[in-house]
This record gives sequence, structure tokens and C-alpha cells, in this order.
Amino acid sequence: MDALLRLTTRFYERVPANPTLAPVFAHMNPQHAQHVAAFLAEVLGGPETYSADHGGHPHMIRQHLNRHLTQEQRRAWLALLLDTADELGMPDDPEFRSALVGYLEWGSRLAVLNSQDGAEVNPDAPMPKWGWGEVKGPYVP
Ligand code: HEM
Repeated sequence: MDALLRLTTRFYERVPANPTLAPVFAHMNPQHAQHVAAFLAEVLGGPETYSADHGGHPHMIRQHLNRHLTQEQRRAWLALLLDTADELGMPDDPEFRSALVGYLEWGSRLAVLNSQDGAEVNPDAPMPKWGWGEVKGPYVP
């Protein structure tokens, strides 16, 4: 959780200098970095705080409704997040990074889909759980 909070905090510090992302997050809730870190931690197998205290997956999906996010914004979001992970020297073992990229690629596409007209929220949607990379541990060739 601490590492993911460092990641999201630094990410949202960098957002205002990014011309594609700055307008998207111009009116962000001050707790946003904390909430996104809690969400990512739970998906990646950490504490289930987001489900317990912040409304779980349906609540997260609702935050994206009617925002009309674009693929350009999604790509900028993903690129800045991965760049920030490198900047902070987060673990770069293939297993962790493939799990991180895999979930972020999936989740950010879901965010775009759920931000378009007509998207509906399933109030019973479970929290997705992301495995630690397809190889499931250090890969020894
Ligand atoms: C894996 C992908 C994503 C995850 C896990 C995620 C997670 C979240 C969460 C947990 C919230 C609610 C924060 C809260 O409860 O206060 C949220 C809100 C939001 N998300 Fe996402 N998000 C993702 C992708 C994206 C993308 C790609 C964009 C735009 C490029 C985006 C834009 C926003 C915006 C604008 C809000 C509302 C911010 C606010 O007013 O506080 N999200 N997101």
C-alpha cells in the first residue's frame, strides 16, 4: 500500500504538467491518490480496504460515468503511470511489471468504456483480482 500510494501521489503531482491529462483531473477530489492506491492494492492482492471503506468496484466504475474519456487520454494516463513507476524505482522484475501493466491496460480500457453514453453499473460487480504475472513467480529459463 505504501509503495502504491507513493506511485499515485507522484503521478497526480505530475498530471498538471501533462497537457492531455491536466484538464481531465482539473477538479480532482483531494483524496483521489489515496483512493486509487487503495484500489490498486486490493486488485493486486493487498488489503481489501477499497471494498470495505470506499464502495468497491461499482463505486470506482461510477466515478468514470459520463466523463467521455478518450483513447488518447487513456494512453497518456497509462504512459505517465508507468513512467512514474520507473522514476520512483519501483521493483522492475518481469512478474510484478507484467501484472501491473496487465491490470492497468485492462482497467483503463474498462474506464473508457464505462465513461461513454449509455454505460451501466452492475452494483454486484466483484473486485477484479490480478495474478502476479502469467508465469506465477521468478522465471528461470
Ligand atoms: C486501471 C485503471 C483505473 C483505475 C483503477 C481507476 C481508479 C479510479 C478510482 C478508484 C476513482 C475514484 C476515486 C475516489 O473514490 O475518490 C477514479 C476516479 C476518476 N478516474 Fe479513474 N481509474 C482508472 C482509469 C482512469 C483513466 C484511464 C482515466 C482518464 C484518463 C481516469 C480518470 C478518472 C477521473 C477524472 C476520476 C474522478 C477524479 C475525481 O474527481 O476525484 N481513470 N478512478
